[in-house]
Amino acid sequence: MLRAHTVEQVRAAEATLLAALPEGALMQRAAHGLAYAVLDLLGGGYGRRVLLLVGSGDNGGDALYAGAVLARRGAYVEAWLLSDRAHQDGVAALREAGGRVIDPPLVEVRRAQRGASKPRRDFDVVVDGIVGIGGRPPLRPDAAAALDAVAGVPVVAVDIPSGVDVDTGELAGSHVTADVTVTFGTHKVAQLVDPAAQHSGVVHLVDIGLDLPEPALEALQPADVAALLPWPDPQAHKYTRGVVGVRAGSATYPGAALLSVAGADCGLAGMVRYVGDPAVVDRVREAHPDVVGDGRVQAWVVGSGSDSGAEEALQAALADEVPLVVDADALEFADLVTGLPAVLTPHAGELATMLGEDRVDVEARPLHHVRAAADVYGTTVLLKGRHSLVAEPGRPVRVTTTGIPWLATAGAGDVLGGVIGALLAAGLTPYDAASVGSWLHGAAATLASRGGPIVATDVARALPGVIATLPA
Ligand SMILES: NC(=O)C1=CN([C@@H]2O[C@H](COP(=O)(O)OP(=O)(O)OC[C@H]3O[C@@H](n4cnc5c(N)ncnc54)[C@H](O)[C@@H]3O)[C@@H](O)[C@H]2O)[C@@H](O)CC1
Ligand SMILES: [K+]
Repeated sequence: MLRAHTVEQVRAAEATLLAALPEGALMQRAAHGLAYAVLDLLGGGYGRRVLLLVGSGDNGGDALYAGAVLARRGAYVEAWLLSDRAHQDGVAALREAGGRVIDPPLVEVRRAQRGASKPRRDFDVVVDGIVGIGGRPPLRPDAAAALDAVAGVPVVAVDIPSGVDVDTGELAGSHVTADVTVTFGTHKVAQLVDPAAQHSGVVHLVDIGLDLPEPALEALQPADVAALLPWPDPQAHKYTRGVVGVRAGSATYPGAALLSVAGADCGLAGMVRYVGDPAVVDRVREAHPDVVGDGRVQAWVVGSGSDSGAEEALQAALADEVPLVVDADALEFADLVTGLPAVLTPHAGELATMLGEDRVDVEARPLHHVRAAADVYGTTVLLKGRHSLVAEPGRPVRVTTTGIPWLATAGAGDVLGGVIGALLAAGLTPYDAASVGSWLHGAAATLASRGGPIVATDVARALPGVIATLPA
C-alpha cells in the first residue's frame, strides 16, 4: 500500500526520531536520498550543472547538503538563496564542497523581472528547495520570479513542489511544476491528489526511518488489489461467488445497460442479472448470453441511463436490502441510501449538484468535497476523475493512480459501476469494492490502450486480462 500522511503526522513522527538520532542525521538521510535521485536523473555528477533554489527553511537545507554531495561528485553546483536566512550549515557545507552561492539574489531576480537576461537554460537541472512541508501557498513573488528565470530547465522538487497546499492538493497561485519530486519518510497528500498531483512529476520516496500512524490517504498497489480480490475457492459455485443485479439503461439509453452489464459481467461475480425495459433485455441477452433475469442478488447496480425511471429502479433495488452502486441518473435520489452500505459514483459535475456546490470548486478541491459527501451521505463516495478518490467516514481516502487520459470516454463510467457491483456481490465492503473496482478499471484501460485510443467496451474486455496479471 502506498500511504500519504499529513504535515502534522510527519512532524510528530520526525520529532520522535529527531530525539533519538544525533543532530543533523535526519537531514543527512534526506539530502543523500535527494542527491542520489538527482544523480540518477542526470546519469552521473561529473560535468553536470545544477542550480539550487534555496528558501529559508530545512527544505532549503536539504537542497544545500544534497548540492554538496553533487559538487563532490564533480557537478557544478550553484545555489540561489531566496532568503538571507538560508540554512547556514548547509551553505557552509556547499561552499566547502566547491559549490557556489549567488549573492545577492535580488540582483538576479530584478534582472529576470526586467527581462534583461536570457532564461537560465544553461543548467541541466533545478533543485527546488524553496519550501517543503513548512510552506504556505502560494509562492512569494521573489520565489515565483526566480522560477520564471529558470523556465524550461527540468525541476527536481525537494519533498513537495513548492507552493502547492501539502495537505489538500489544492493550488492557490504560483507554484513549482516538478519533473521529479523526491519526498521523505512518506508520501504527502498533494503528490497523489489533483490538481497538485499533476505538478509533482514522478515521485521518489526516500525512507528516513519514520514510524507513522494510519495515513490520511492511501493508494492500492497490485499486491493489495490481489489480496482483496474474490478469488474463487475450489468448492465455489456460481451462488457462493455472488450474484450481481443491474438496473440500468432504458429505451432511450440502451447502451448504458449494455456497458453496465459488460462491467458487471467481468467474471468477478458468479452470475449477473439484468432487469429493465423488455426491448433492452433482449439486446443485453444477445450481447451477454450468460446474463439472466430478475431474482435474488447480493448487490445492485442502479442508475446509468435509467433516465426518468431512475427513482423507481433505485426503490426496487433498495427493497432487497443489499449493498448497491448508485450511479448517474440515480444520484439525484442519493439521499435514499443515506447511511446504507452503498457506493455513490459521481463525477465532479454530479457531485457539485449533489452538494449544491460549483463544479469548478469541486475540481479545485476534490479531496475536500469527496470527504464532505461521504459525511453528508454517511456512505462510500467515489469521485471520478484523473485520480479518482474513494471516501468513507473514518477511513483514509483511497486514491486511484491507475488509468490514462484515453479513459475519458463515453460509457467508461457505466463499466466501472458494473465492476464495483460485481465486487460488492462477491462480498467486498463498499470501500474495498469501490477502490479495487476503480483500480482494475484504470489498469484495464491502460492494458487495452497500448498507447492508443480506447472505447468503453475495450475497458470491459480487458478486465479479465488485468486480473490474470495480478500476483495471486
Ligand atoms: N524536520 C526534519 O527533521 C526534517 C525535515 N526535512 C525537510 O524540512 C522541510 C521542512 O522544513 P521547515 O519546517 O524548515 O519548513 P520549509 O523549509 O518547508 O519552509 C519554511 C520556511 O519557508 C518560508 N515560507 C513559507 N511559505 C513561503 C512561501 N509561500 N514562499 C516563500 N517562502 C515561504 C517560511 O518563512 C519558513 O522560513 C521538509 O519539507 C523537508 O524537506 C528533511 O530534512 C528531513 C528531516
Ligand atoms: K520544495
